[in-house]
Amino acid sequence: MHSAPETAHGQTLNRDGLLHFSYRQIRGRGIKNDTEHNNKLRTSGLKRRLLWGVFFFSPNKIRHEQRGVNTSLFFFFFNECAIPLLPRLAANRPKSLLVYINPYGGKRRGKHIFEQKVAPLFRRAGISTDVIVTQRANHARDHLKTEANLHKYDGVVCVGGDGMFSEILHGLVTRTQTDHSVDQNQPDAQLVPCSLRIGIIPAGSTDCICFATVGTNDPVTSALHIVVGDSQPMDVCSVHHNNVFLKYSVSLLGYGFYGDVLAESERKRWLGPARYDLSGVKTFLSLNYYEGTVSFLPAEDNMGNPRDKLQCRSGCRVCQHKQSKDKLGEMSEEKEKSAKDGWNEIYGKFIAINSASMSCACPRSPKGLSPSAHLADGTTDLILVRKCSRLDFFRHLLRHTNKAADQFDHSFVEVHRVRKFHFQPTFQELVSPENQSDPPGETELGPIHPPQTTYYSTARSSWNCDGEILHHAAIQVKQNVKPNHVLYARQLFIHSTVKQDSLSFNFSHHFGFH
Ligand SMILES: Nc1ncnc2c1ncn2[C@@H]1O[C@H](COP(=O)(O)OP(=O)(O)OP(=O)(O)O)[C@@H](O)[C@H]1O
Repeated sequence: MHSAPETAHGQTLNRDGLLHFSYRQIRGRGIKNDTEHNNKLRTSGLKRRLLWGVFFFSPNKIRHEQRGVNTSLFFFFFNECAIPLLPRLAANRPKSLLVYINPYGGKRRGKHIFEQKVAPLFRRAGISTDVIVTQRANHARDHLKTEANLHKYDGVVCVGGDGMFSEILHGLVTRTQTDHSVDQNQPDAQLVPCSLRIGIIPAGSTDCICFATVGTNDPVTSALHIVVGDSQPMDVCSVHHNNVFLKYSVSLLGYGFYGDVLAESERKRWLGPARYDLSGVKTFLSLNYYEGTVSFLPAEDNMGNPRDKLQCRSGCRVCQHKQSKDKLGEMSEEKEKSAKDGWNEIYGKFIAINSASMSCACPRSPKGLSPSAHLADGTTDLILVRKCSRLDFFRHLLRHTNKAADQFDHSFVEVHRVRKFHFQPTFQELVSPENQSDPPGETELGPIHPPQTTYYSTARSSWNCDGEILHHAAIQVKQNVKPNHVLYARQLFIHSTVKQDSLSFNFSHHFGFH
């Protein structure tokens, strides 16, 4: 029988002349006691195979798996390509991870997803894990804040949805600031970037953060990004109310429509993911508007525009530009001070006030709320939807599902790329006697508002902060100058319509970010 010719390193060439690697060769099992030979194999061409294995087979091939096609081909390539890993990647790939599983997120399949799809990959890649299945809401956040021995780990993995991710983000960011004596209540405080990366294994209802950063909601794809140590820096917004820190946000801050949908959906949590559809319809039918003043500090011109066609993806030029600026220290305090004069103020009746720090894409809205928002440029896209007819608002919402249409192209919608913004509802919140002495807190950062009157509002919404409700309507939001935490993720924009030239799988970019 004709046998395939062998190369100098013992690989065989198949009929097409392409290199063919057998499982036995790569693992070195068929070549007993020949470590020199195995070392040669590891250093020759493995980089190419890894690129193939990770990027060619994810996420497109993984979608086949969801349709029930056998996954053996995928695992074959994982074995062949990702193990053994390249020396260059070895420095960045994690060896030890702390995993939090929310057993109640989404369809309550978090534990199953981790055990069946993710743990076997981690085992094969030689990654050790400490797994904590949460017992209550905020369990992961509190554990990270106080107890977790973070020195033991290379990263934290969140198995759950956006709410669970937000818990972990808060735990990690708060812990880092406490360790570095940074006062989070100071709106002007410079946050210290976290030293650990966060990996997201999607197991929630919407999994918007995972979709917007990786390009698909698939646990195996996310696990692979974690295994190879791929990373993506992200902006973190700080949200304050009168000099009191409320929350961090990395995706959507929405007052009005999206706040109301969330509040309604929380009351229907027993319905599972379907609660969002039902609450959306109900909120749309009752369509409220809210009066108030939005003031904002626009981003510099070179930060791009929310309406340009440039999408943020691997190697994004706008984000890179921003980071190199930070590294050079060009965003000096003087510039910040002079920027204070550039505040704009808009008073109006709004159906929705949204701030998108990333595209906020999800399977239902593949473009997201702000298709060209950037992941790590230190800005957020402020979208103001003024009072309009139900039909007009419906048209606007419909455009989120349509890839071609520009959802900002309506007379009642305006969008600004900003560094900071404040919202002051026209009807003030009731201020309790003990809070009356609170300093106003606005003078440092922006325009001074008239003295606050204290009476209840009849038309008052709440903020949807990355899927969590904020009960204060008046807030001050600041995008932090440095990208604040790093995800185990890389954008693989599969639904992109713009030129492919920036879709470079550049492994060195973002590595060694810290
Ligand atoms: N053991 C637990 N019991 C109850 N709630 C929990 C537990 N662990 C975490 N939580 C809370 O559950 C909430 C929702 O979790 P998660 O985000 O994972 O799912 P989801 O809301 O269905 O998905 P998404 O946020 O993507 O829509 C989070 O706010 C989290 O704080």
